[in-house]
Amino acid sequence: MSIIAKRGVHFMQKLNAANVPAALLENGQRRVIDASLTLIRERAKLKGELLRALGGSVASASLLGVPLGHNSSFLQGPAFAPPRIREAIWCGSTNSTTEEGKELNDPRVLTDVGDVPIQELRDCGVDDDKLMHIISESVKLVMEEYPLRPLVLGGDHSISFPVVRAVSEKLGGPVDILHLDAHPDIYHAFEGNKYSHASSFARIMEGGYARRLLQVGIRSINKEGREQGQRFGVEQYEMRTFSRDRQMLENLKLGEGVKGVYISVDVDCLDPAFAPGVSHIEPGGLSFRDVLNILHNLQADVVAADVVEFNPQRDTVDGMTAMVAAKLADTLITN
Ligand SMILES: NC(=[NH2+])NCCC[C@H](N)C(=O)O
Ligand SMILES: [Mn+2]
Ligand SMILES: [Mn+2]
Repeated sequence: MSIIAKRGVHFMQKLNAANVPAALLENGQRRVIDASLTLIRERAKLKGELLRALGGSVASASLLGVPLGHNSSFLQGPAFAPPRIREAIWCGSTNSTTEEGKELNDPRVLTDVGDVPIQELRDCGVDDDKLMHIISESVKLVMEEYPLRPLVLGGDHSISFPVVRAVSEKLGGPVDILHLDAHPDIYHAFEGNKYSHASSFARIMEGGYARRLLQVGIRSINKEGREQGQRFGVEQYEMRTFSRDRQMLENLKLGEGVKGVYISVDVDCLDPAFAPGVSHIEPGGLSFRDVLNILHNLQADVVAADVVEFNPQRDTVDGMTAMVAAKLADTLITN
């Protein structure tokens, strides 16, 4: 658990012991939540105004960090990922032009509205129901500023539920989802937690926020994962048949007849040889080039995306997985 969160838990325990009036806490939390959303709103509004003044952009990725790790079933290091990913995106060792020729320094290609202050909100005793609502509202604030499209930096995979919910609600209907992961993350409530990072796609499918869900890279799945996949009609592509499925997966066309396509990339979809800085190491994964082939060749109107489960506390000393997460984020800029 993060230092701030630990302090928050102790703080709340002391408050409860002192019988502080509930109304005092609720009013204070409401002020902090409003202030948190105001900062996201004003940042998004400024970036949107600048892009509309510049002209020439119909879709522009905008980074939104969600430093949340407490819904992880094993390690909580993903809470520290967003600043490490930004550091790698702008690292002087790399090139600000992507291999597809996107110029990251052009605000019409990439902007940034900062982080949702997750740990600070938890320090004020804000519970997960409210926290997930704040994440959804933050995503909607970005989408309200045309031509911004959210490119969300996790955080553990639990954040994909409130993000996809927001995207679907804002667009007025379901999307198609391309989900790259070693895990299906579709347990009903993993370890009894409905917001678990291993249950986010159960919440998404229950909510009707996705028409199609294609899961690629799967190699850690059990009976419940398969049964839940069948229950929701999930198209699960496991690594054990990737050599057979590769041709189709590297030429996907998604989103016809729905509001758009959402891409969720769990960094552990990659083989640990390419991305050791994750909490759940599962050998036999995708190569980085496999992922680039799938994303570069995808025919879709990508309305939003996320990169999740990078754990800086497990990375190599030279920050290799931070750079992998950064390049994944760059590749998800599809405008
Ligand atoms: N988003 C993730 N990394 N999920 C990991 C889930 C791990 C869990 N033990 C499982 O059986 O699937
Ligand atoms: Mn995973
Ligand atoms: Mn996952």
